[in-house]
Parts: sequence; structure tokens; C-alpha cells
Amino acid sequence: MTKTIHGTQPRNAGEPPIAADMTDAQQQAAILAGALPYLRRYAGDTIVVKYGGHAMGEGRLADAFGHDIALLKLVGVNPIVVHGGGPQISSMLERLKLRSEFIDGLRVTDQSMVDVIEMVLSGSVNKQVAELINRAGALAVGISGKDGGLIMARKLVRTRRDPDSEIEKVIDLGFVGEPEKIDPRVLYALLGSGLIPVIAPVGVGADGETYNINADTAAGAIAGAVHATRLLMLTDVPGVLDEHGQVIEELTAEEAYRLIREGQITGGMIPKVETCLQAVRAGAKAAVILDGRVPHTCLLELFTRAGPGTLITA
Ligand SMILES: Nc1ncnc2c1ncn2[C@@H]1O[C@H](COP(=O)(O)OP(=O)(O)O)[C@@H](O)[C@H]1O
Ligand SMILES: CC(=O)N[C@@H](CCC(=O)OP(=O)(O)O)C(=O)O
Repeated sequence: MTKTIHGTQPRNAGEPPIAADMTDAQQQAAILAGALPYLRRYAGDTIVVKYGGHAMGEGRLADAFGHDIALLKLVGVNPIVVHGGGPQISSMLERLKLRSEFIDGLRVTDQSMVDVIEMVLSGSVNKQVAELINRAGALAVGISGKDGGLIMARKLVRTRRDPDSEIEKVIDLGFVGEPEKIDPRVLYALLGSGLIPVIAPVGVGADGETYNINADTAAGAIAGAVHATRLLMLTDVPGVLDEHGQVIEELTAEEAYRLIREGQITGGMIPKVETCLQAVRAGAKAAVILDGRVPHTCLLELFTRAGPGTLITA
């Protein structure tokens, strides 16, 4: 049986109450005052945010996201954004009449596709995400994982057991890569100049070849390398759900692997949770899986008592 971990201590606590008889302006002031302990808690910290391709399509949500990231920077947090772009890549490939196929949530990427994928991720999508933040009053700089040797990648080798022969077979995903080494110097240079790095999940191999990297994986590797205080993974569910459909507030590695074994965590949530665990093992303090469909989800997670997603620790 799965167990829901509901912490007895609220993850975020301490703000003064907001009374119903307050004017709107007083309520706003109380909300700001209530955020003070959290602002103090995260001041100077690095927060890595994975922003998926689906969320970008919705104008209001995208604007709220840009504002959240700008606000984080303005209150002294160092945000780093790693974006996806799955739907945007798919629509460009369709326009070019190139068919793509997914295996275990990863896009099989042949030579003819990799240039298109790089163009979409490091070109239009990357600039669009940086622009969302710039429009909100902060300074974001869009880079690719290839810039400054940020993401050195190698070919991802996937194997699958053949159900008939029980033999482990290698599946060729083409130019799908996994981060081999992260060199964060370019990120520190940007952060040190008051800029917000916005990263496209593309990596470079030892021979200069380009690799398409799943954005969750890239975000996890970067969060680990910079020892981020939080890795925020925005997705399309409120968090990791238990068998009653309730959000599990906190998840340890042991509990997470048990839920995977028991079939409570399935599909795309498996690599997401595994990426969070890897990030934590590599040096991030904690990761949170949270609902990217909720406006201002990053602010809710970091600066309010609600802390709505699933917190994953070692
Ligand atoms: N225990 C679980 N809790 C929440 N979501 C789960 C769980 N198990 C499987 N999922 C699935 O994982 C999906 C999120 O993974 P994915 O589709 O890869 O997200 P994204 O596209 O945001 O990267 C959810 O929409 C849900 O269908
Ligand atoms: C290898 C692989 O699958 N790469 C992804 C990269 C983009 C991504 O991950 O975007 P989302 O976060 O929006 O899904 C792809 O080609 O779609």
C-alpha cells in the first residue's frame, strides 16, 4: 500500500494573517509583508526552473511565468531557466514533412532532424522565453547548452528487454544525448552580471556533434552542478499523486522508488522523479514537481505557505 507523506510542519510558515475587513491595498501590503521570511530564506540562492513547451503556448500563463522569474531576480534570488519545446519541435517537423517518433518519452532524432531541433530550441523558443522575462523588467540572456561548453553530452544508450527472447536489446535513438559534464562557468558569469540565463537543452559531443537532450534531464544536470537550492519542475499535474489522487507533499528517494515499483508512479513521471533524485544526489538541495498550469506557480511554491507541489529530497 502506498503512504501519503503529509508533513506535520508546513513547508513554508510564518506570514501574518490577512483579515477579511482589510482594504485591497492593505491586503496587498500584508501579502508582501508575509513574503518577507521567504524572501530572506532564498536571498542569494540559485533556483533552476524547468519550463516545458506546453506551458509556453498559453499567453496569460506565459506572461505570469515571465513576471515570476523577473520578480525572483529583483528580490535577490538567482534564477536559471531551462526550457523545453517539444510541441514547437513537433509542429516544425510536421511543416517540413519529417516524421518523428518517441521511445520512452524521448524523440528519436536522426541526422536530418537534429539541425531543425537545434534551430527551434536555440532559436525561436529560446529567444521567446528570454523575451517573456525581459518584457517583465529583468534582463535574460538566451543561450544553448553548447555555448561556453555548458553541456558536454554523449549519445544516450537505451536498452530494452525483448519479451520473447529475454535478451537486452540496444535501441538507437540517434542524436539523443545525455549530459556528460556540465561546465557552469558561463552561468556564473551571467549571474554575476545580474543577468538571467535561459538555456536551450542542446548539448555538444566530444567531436563537436549536436545532441538533442530532454529538457527535464538538462535541467536536473544543471541544478546538480550549480548546487541549486531548488529545482522547480513545472508540469501538467499538481505534483506526484498518491493512489487517492492526492498530492504527495514530500518524497524521499526510498519512497519514490517504492512508488515506482508498485506502479503508482508511471509514464513520464518516472523519468521526471528520477531526474529530481539525480539532481539532489549531484548537489541540488531539493527538487519540486509542481503544476505549471497554475498562474504564478513558482511564487506560490517559494514564497507562500501553500508550497503546492511535491518536494523531493535525498
Ligand atoms: N503518480 C503520478 N502522479 C502524477 N502524475 C503521474 C503519476 N504517474 C504518472 N503520471 C503522469 O505523468 C505525467 C507528467 O509527465 P510528462 O507527461 O512527461 O510531463 P511533461 O510533459 O510536463 O514533461 C502526468 O500528466 C501523468 O499523466
Ligand atoms: C530527446 C528529446 O525528447 N528531446 C526533447 C527536447 C525538448 C523537450 O524536452 O521539451 P518539453 O519539455 O517541452 O517536452 C524533444 O525533442 O522534444
